[in-house]
Amino acid sequence: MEEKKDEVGFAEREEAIWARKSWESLSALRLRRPLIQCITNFVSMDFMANTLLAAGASPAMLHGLQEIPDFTPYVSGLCVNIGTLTADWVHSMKAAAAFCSQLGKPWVLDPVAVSASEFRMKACRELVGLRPSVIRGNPSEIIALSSASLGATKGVDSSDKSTDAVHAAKSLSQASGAIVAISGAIDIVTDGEQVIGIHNGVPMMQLITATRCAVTALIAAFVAASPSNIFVATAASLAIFGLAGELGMEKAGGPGSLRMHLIDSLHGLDEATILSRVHIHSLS
Ligand SMILES: Nc1ncnc2c1ncn2[C@@H]1O[C@H](COP(=O)(O)OP(=O)(O)O)[C@@H](O)[C@H]1O
Ligand SMILES: Cc1ncsc1CCOP(=O)(O)O
Ligand SMILES: [Mg+2]
Repeated sequence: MEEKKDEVGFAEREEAIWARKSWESLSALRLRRPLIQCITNFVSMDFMANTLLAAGASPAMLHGLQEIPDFTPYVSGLCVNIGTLTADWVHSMKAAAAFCSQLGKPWVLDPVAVSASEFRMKACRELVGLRPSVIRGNPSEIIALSSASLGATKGVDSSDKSTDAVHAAKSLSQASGAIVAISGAIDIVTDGEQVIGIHNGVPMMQLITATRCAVTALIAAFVAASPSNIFVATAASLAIFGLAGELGMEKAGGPGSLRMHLIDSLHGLDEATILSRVHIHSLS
C-alpha cells in the first residue's frame, strides 16, 4: 500500500518536473527567437513556417545550394526534411548539414517515407553520417532507418505503433549519436538509454498533412534555443505541440479548423496551462 503511494507520488513529481522544464524550454525559445533554416518538402513549407512563427522562432525556407555558404553560418538551427526529395536537393541538404555539424550548430533530420525507395534510404543514411542532433520520424520510418531496410511502405504514414519502435530508436540513437524521437499516439524520445513517453496530442492531428514535418522544425527551434539540453528540448517541443493540438481541438470542427486553432493555441500558450497539462513520463 505504502509502496503504491510512493510510486504515485514519484510519477506526479516526475510529471511536474517535466512540465516545468517544458515551460522553461518554450520561454527560452520565445526569448531567443532562433533563426531556423528549413530545407523541407513542398507540402509542408507554409504550415512549418507558421508553426515556427507561432511558437516564437524565425523561419527561413532557403534550399538553394548556391546560398548555403553565405546563409547557413548565420542560422541558429537547421531542419532537413526529405518529403519531396530530388537529386539536387540532396546536395543542398548535405551541404547545409555539414556546415552545421562543423560549426557546432544543432540540426534535425526528418526521414519522411525513408523506406519508399533506395534513393531515399541512401540519402538518409548519408545525412545520418553528418551527425544530426535529433532524428524525428514516425514508427515505420525509425524502424526502417535503424535497420537500413526498405520492406513494405505506406508512404509518409506509419504502419507501426510508436511503442513497437523503441528498440529500433535506441539502436539508431546509439549508432548515430543523435537523440531519436518517434511520433504517434504516445510520442517517444530516447538518447539510446533513457526512454520517455509524451502523452499529449489528439488523434485528429493525423488528418492534417505536415503536422509531423512541423513538429520536427519545432524540435529544431527548441534545440537551437536550449542547445545544452537537446533531450529535454526535444521532449518539450513534442509535448507543447501536442498540447496546442488538444487546446485547438476544443474549438475545432474538423482537421481544417484544427490546423488554424492549433496555430492560435501554440501562439497563446501560457505557464499555467503548460504546468497543468503537459504529460511526460519515463518509460525505462
Ligand atoms: N491516438 C492519438 N492520441 C493522441 N495524440 C495523437 C494520436 N495520434 C496522433 N497524435 C498526435 O499527432 C501527432 C502525429 O501523430 P501521427 O500522425 O500518428 O504521427 P506519425 O504519422 O508520424 O506516426 C503525434 O505527435 C501526437 O501528438
Ligand atoms: C503528403 C506528403 N508527401 C510527401 S511529403 C508529405 C507531407 C507529409 O507530412 P507529415 O508526415 O508531416 O504528415
Ligand atoms: Mg500517422
